[in-house]
Parts: sequence; structure tokens; C-alpha cells
Amino acid sequence: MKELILQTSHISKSFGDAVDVPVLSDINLQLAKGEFVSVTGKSGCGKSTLLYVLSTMDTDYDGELYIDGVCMNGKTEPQLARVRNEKIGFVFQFHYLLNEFSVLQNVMMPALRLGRWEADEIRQRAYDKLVTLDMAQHAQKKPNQLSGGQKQRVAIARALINDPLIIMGDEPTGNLDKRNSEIVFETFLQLAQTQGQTLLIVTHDQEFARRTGRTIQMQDGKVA
Ligand SMILES: Nc1ncnc2c1ncn2[C@@H]1O[C@H](COP(=O)(O)OP(=O)(O)OP(=O)(O)O)[C@@H](O)[C@H]1O
Repeated sequence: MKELILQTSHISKSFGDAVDVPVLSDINLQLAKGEFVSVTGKSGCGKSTLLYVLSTMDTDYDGELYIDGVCMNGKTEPQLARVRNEKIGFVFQFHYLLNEFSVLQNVMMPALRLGRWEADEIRQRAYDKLVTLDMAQHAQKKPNQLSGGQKQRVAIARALINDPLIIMGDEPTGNLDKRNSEIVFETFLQLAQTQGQTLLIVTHDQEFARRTGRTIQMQDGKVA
């Protein structure tokens, strides 16, 4: 049995007074180390809500969440922030890179926040991640000098900087044209195949989903 990175037990969630229509309903998931899992389903079926819960950003749910074997229920926000910074890398639909900083500086940021390594080491690590993503030649540029696909690859390098157990993506190709989507998706496949990176990616794109190791198909807040 492979090491479990993430596990849920009977997770349910409703918004406000609408308790009769749960947004998440009895979600039981297990994600093993090295798996590349996609989450798909129609608009409004609860994909983003699920990702917010699994990433510990939303703590208002019933049921249990385990990350790296540790139960997240009852942890304080600073404790959860530390879990996120140490164990989870995030890639969103928009890259959220800061244009006043270089590509290299952007990639360094989560590691500077974590404070595990000296600045020189962080710089080297950031450079190494950019090499992995074939973006090292752009290290000194500003994000606004890059294409959409290149910016998203920098965002992936930034997500990798603290060697996360898992990368979570919410429609990471949702804002890209077909060619750049393919480049970014291929990057995720490479990370899974060559680095054994565990990935959980929400996507509308059924074609991409088919190419991942496993698809979690959601329907009305349930795993179909
Ligand atoms: N803050 C909120 N308050 C009330 N209802 C919400 C809130 N956030 C989401 N919802 C509702 O929960 C349901 C699931 O939303 P969610 O964003 O998780 O869906 P999704 O599958 O990610 O959709 P999309 O593919 O369009 O991004 C939707 O019906 C949505 O209207």
C-alpha cells in the first residue's frame, strides 16, 4: 500500500441556510503519493469548494481531513497556514505573480516566508525549479514580459519551491489558449512522471482529465 498524502472521511458542507442542498456530500477520498488525480464535473458541482476544503483554506465542513497522516480538524489558523506553506503548492487559474519583482524573486517568495533555508540557498533552489520547468532563461525578466503559458510555468515553479507533498490546481489552464494549456498540462504530466510529484488538479477539460492517472468525477456535490 502506497503512502497516503491526503485522506477524507465523510466530508460534507453546506452554505449558510441552504442545508438541504449540500455543496459537498459525504466525500471519501484517498490520494496516494505520486498520484496524478483530476477533478472534473459540471459548473457548480462543487469542485472549487472541495479544493478549498482539501487545501485547509476552508475549515467550515463536517467530516475529517488528514494530510500526511495528520488530522487537520481542530487545528488553529496559524497551524493550518504552516501546513499549507510546508506541504501544499498552489496553482490557480490566474498566476498571481508580482510584476514589480523578477521571475526568480517571485519563485523564491514562499520559501522566504517558510524560513527553512538561507536566502542564498533559496535563490539556488528557485533557479533549479526554473530549470526543471525550462524557464531559467527568463529568471531575470519581470512576469509581464512573459506569455500566459510561461507565467503559469513560473507559478508552478513557485508552487514547487518548498518541495510540497502535493500540488493543488484550480483550473490552472482555464485562462490559457489551447497551445499554452497543452504546454502547462504537459508540465504537470512531466512533474508526475519524472519527479513522482503528487498532483490534484481541477479541470473542465475532459481531454486533460483522461490523461491523468485517475479522475474524480463530481456531480451535485458527490463523487459520481
Ligand atoms: N460562498 C458561497 N456561498 C453560497 N454558495 C456558494 C458559495 N460558494 C459556492 N457556492 C455554491 O456552491 C456550489 C458549488 O460551487 P463551486 O464553486 O465549488 O463549483 P465548481 O464546480 O467549482 O464550479 P465552476 O466549475 O463553475 O468553477 C454552487 O452552487 C455555488 O453557487
